Amino acid sequence: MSTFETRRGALVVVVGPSGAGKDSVMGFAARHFSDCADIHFVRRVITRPSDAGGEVHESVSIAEFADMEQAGAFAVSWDAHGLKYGIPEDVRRNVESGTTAIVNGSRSALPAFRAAFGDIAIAVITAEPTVLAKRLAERGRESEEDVLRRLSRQVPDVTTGPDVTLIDNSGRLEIAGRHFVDLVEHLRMKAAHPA
Ligand SMILES: Nc1ncnc2c1ncn2[C@@H]1O[C@H](COP(=O)(O)OP(=O)(O)O)[C@@H](O)[C@H]1O
Ligand SMILES: O=P(O)(O)OC[C@H]1O[C@H](OP(=O)(O)OP(=O)(O)O)[C@H](O)[C@@H]1O
Repeated sequence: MSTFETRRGALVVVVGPSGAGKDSVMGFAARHFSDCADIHFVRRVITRPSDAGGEVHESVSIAEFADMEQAGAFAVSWDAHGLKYGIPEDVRRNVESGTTAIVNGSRSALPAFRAAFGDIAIAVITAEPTVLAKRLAERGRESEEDVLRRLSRQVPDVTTGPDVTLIDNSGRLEIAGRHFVDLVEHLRMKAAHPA
């Protein structure tokens, strides 16, 4: 490999039902990797108010989102829960130049992630159904009606496949968080030392 070539990094797409702890597990890992310049936690563009609580995102109006989409600002975008979500296009360049990027994705949008990024790693965060309902009620970001809609959302089963890692977050956050950190460290090493 010449001095001017860089190795491709990796894209880790975190998915799972509402309330499973995607943002919390990613937050745990972001604290763990806070000193690592080659690991990037992606800030999504969402048509959700910035003061809604939870995930830190770039909040835009529906019209702004449409303009950005039209201008090719997103590597991947999708609709869910009456909202629009976008992954900035520069994530693709960063992964191509060696970054390990971590995004909160969508089970339905996985084919679009594969089309945009090629090889990806999928982390499926899960939790027992009763735990999901309790956590969403306690999180308090959505109305009770919206929480029920989220819990009954029908999505493709993505829990198997060679690129899938299942992480159970029914217990303490530190357990699932550590599992996710180990996965990211493994992918980062693999990207740096391909077979
Ligand atoms: N292991 C855990 N134990 C207790 N509460 C948790 C755990 N993981 C997440 N939570 C809480 O559950 C709620 C939903 O978590 P969140 O990370 O927002 O899930 P998601 O992003 O998958 O919807 C939040 O209030 C969060 O603080
Ligand atoms: O196709 P699905 O896998 O069901 O995912 C649909 C959307 O739900 C989640 O959004 P959001 O973070 O707004 O909600 P959550 O925190 O309640 O999961 C997830 O990040 C996706 O954007």
